Amino acid sequence: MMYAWSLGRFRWWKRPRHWFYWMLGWGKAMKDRRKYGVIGRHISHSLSPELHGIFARYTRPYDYERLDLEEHELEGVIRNTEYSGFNVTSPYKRAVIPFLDELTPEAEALQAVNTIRRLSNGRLVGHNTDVYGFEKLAKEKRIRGRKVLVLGTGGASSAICQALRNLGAKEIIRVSRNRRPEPDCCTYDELNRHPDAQVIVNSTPVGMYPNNGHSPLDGCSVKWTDFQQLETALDAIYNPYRTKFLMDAEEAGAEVESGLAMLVYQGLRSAQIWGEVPRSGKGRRIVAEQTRGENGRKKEKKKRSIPVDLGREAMKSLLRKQLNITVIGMPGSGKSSISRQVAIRTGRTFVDLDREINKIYGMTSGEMIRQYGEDYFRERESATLKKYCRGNGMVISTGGGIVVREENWPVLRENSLVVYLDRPLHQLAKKDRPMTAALGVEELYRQRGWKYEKVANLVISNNREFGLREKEKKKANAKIRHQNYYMEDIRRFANQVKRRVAKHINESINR
Ligand SMILES: Nc1ncnc2c1ncn2[C@@H]1O[C@H](COP(=O)(O)OP(=O)(O)OP(=O)(O)O)[C@@H](O)[C@H]1O
Ligand SMILES: O=C(O)C1=C[C@@H](O)[C@@H](O)[C@H](O)C1
Ligand SMILES: [Mg+2]
Repeated sequence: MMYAWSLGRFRWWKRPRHWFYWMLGWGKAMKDRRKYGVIGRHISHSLSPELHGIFARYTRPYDYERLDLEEHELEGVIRNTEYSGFNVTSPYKRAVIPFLDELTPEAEALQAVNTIRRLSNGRLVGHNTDVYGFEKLAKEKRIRGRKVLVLGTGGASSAICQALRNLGAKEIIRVSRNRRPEPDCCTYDELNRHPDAQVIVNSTPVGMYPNNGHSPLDGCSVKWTDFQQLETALDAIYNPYRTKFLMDAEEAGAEVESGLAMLVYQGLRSAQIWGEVPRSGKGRRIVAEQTRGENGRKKEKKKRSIPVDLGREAMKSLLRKQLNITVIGMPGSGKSSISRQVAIRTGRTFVDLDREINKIYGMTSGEMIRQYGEDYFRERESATLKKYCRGNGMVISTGGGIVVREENWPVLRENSLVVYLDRPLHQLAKKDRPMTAALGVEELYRQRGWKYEKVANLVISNNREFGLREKEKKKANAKIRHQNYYMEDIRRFANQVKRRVAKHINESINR
């Protein structure tokens, strides 16, 4: 109604000239909107499109695509003038060089390009922003004067070694699968010669989505505990957020950091090179947002400045998007019902592992346990967990026994913020829960309680009774009202969970 009124006042049918200019402006805006892409092979793991989507929210809009290419397609895409620039990832950081007109001194020295800019005269310039990205990741870690092992000898490795030199590393040893002539290289079998390493960096793709759950040190004769002076382990992989490599290092007492910061800061520097994001310091662009005025009629312009550390803001946003929210807790503690509401409130996909098992194997968890025994069920439960937890940005409700097998713990944690829904034992739902029936709720908690606490990143108490309004119960239509209140309470609780999760993620980046 209001809309019709404002259009009526504008009398658009009497203003063809406005139409013409509006179309012209719209056309120009579309024409000016530049397009970029990330070039690589098998890059379903890449979060670059999401990352640049976040930058574009703060600056003027630009498009960004994932370009999964075969080697013979490289030249055609790079020469396509529709694209104003590219990011380049594995395995093409060296392969793109012959198609470029110029390299920056850094890219030339490393013989690796991860950013391409098309100048207005059509010339293609190759840059390397990975060095900057890794420097940002490792800046607050103790690198100066340390002995560092870098696993892998590919394109990412050379940028990482350069960054480590810039940060003052005392000695850098590169570790490769095959013997290499360079004196600063060794093979995985020769790692026992370097028990004094203080920092270990993974620059290989081993353990990257969708091949989660592997580490480049798997099957190696040397163990994490053999590195007696180990302080820090860093990974260039960011998907999953916590790789097996990092979780093993953490278990051995090292301080660890995922590759997310490297992705974000190399991407930020690329966007600055393309001119989409202003360089830090002076001249920050103020972004004008068109918003509807409070009365709904008047349009007003709200100004939003680009945050001082856009990289940090982007990391928070990306992590909120990337991580799954995986809910664990005792049988009947409300995992399924509450997780579903959290998924609705956060616009995420909801997965109930018990329901998925039911769909795949054609019987409920309870029926499977009763018919074939607990072990048979746990095998299938672990396989289903692995399948879903490697994805991104879902809400996953698990079965109460998911923590029983320790092999599930790293799977739960690798790409999820694990929330333990803690409900007092006397309030747990007990109907149709075979394990509760067999052992009794106290014994079950004695066996599992500490495991939930160990695996969880965040504990949230579900100790209220949803829907209970004592006064209302006395009234005639109490049942309907109770139902309404139940939904109201559960939605409110889901909102609380959503806020706690966002706060936890922000704090983990700010620390
Ligand atoms: N705070 C609460 N107040 C009232 N009822 C609740 C509350 N939390 C959960 N419930 C109820 O408890 C019952 C069990 O919940 P749900 O099935 O979501 O648990 P679960 O943890 O997924 O169980 P399982 O481990 O068997 O999958 C549901 O009927 C749910 O509505
Ligand atoms: O995963 C990605 O999208 C990327 C990873 C790194 O190789 C970066 O160097 C590249 O620019 C983008
Ligand atoms: Mg459930």
